[in-house]
Amino acid sequence: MATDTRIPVIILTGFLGSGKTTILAHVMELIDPARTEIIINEYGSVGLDQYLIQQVKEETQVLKGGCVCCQLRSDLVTVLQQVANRIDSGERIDRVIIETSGLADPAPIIFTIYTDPMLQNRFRIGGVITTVDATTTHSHLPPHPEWIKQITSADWVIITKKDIADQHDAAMLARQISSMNPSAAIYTAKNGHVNHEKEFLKDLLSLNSRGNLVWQKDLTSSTADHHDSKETTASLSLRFAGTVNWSAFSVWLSMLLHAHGEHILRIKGLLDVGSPGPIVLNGVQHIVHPPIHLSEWPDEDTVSHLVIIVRGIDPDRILDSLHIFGRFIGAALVKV
Ligand SMILES: Nc1nc2c(ncn2[C@@H]2O[C@H](COP(=O)(O)OP(=O)(O)OP(=O)(O)O)[C@@H](O)[C@H]2O)c(=O)[nH]1
Repeated sequence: MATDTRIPVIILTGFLGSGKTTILAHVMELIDPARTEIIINEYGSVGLDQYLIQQVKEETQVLKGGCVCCQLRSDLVTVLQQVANRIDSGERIDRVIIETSGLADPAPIIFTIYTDPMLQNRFRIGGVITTVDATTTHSHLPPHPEWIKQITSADWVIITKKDIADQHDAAMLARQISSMNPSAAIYTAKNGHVNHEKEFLKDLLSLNSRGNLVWQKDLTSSTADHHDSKETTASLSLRFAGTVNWSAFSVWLSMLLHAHGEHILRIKGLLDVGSPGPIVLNGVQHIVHPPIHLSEWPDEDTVSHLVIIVRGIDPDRILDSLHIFGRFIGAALVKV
């Protein structure tokens, strides 16, 4: 039997804030980063995930301001074509990992790779990994449509944040996932580390994709825009000129989440609080993860930036509340 020499593309998906970047950073520590091409897709117009990956791999491709499964699909084709050209010029690339935005449907990405005349000869699907957050899942009933698509497309599901989740909820979630997608292998992660890590990596990097039947069936019907939630999703990208008063900002954030928590799907940002390095802020629905203080800024852009993704609420309401709080927060707000 002839060996398939096409480069495997692994799709890493999962709802907003479910832990994709965290898992990717750990996986990159365990595999050869130089031979792994990473493409990160961010829904917001400001990309932040690459800063976290930078510690394990300096060069990553970032596609921002939409999803690679619809608005940015042609950009994905261009980036993969460039990867193929680099391989033709002698560069050794063993695999591509695409971290999708949290609102992506993996099926159209698979469809693109298998139907684009150039890509189909150079790349194959190595599998779909879906991260599912054990701490927030029960809070979105009925579930977000993207969440269902991501789970049913998966070859591997990683239930994340088991270290801080209610264990009963996590066990119920595992049963729910198995009934939604019986062919997926289910792993869990604590503090961003996958359990049975060696087995997981061996499976992930094996030459053959696990070949999930659900996404193969979906390939024929995946060209339409997938954002079919009844409520509008919007992304706000903000910058603050000057130093942010962290205490006042935290009060504003707590009040915001208290009032509109279920509409705030994701908040992340780098904030200048007057120290040499920024604070990395990470909020997922009503939960704000412990902020991390970096010792220095990841690049020359040292202005605070914040991305807020909302569903079912007018983003101007958030802007209004920020303006009201502005004089306490200290820094001037600039909408990108
Ligand atoms: N305690 C705990 N926190 C986690 C775990 N995995 C991720 N987190 C935290 O959850 C937050 C979001 O994680 P990310 O890896 O940025 O999630 P993401 O899916 O890449 O987010 P988006 O790209 O915005 O969709 C961060 O504050 C992480 O530190 C875990 O297993 N345990």
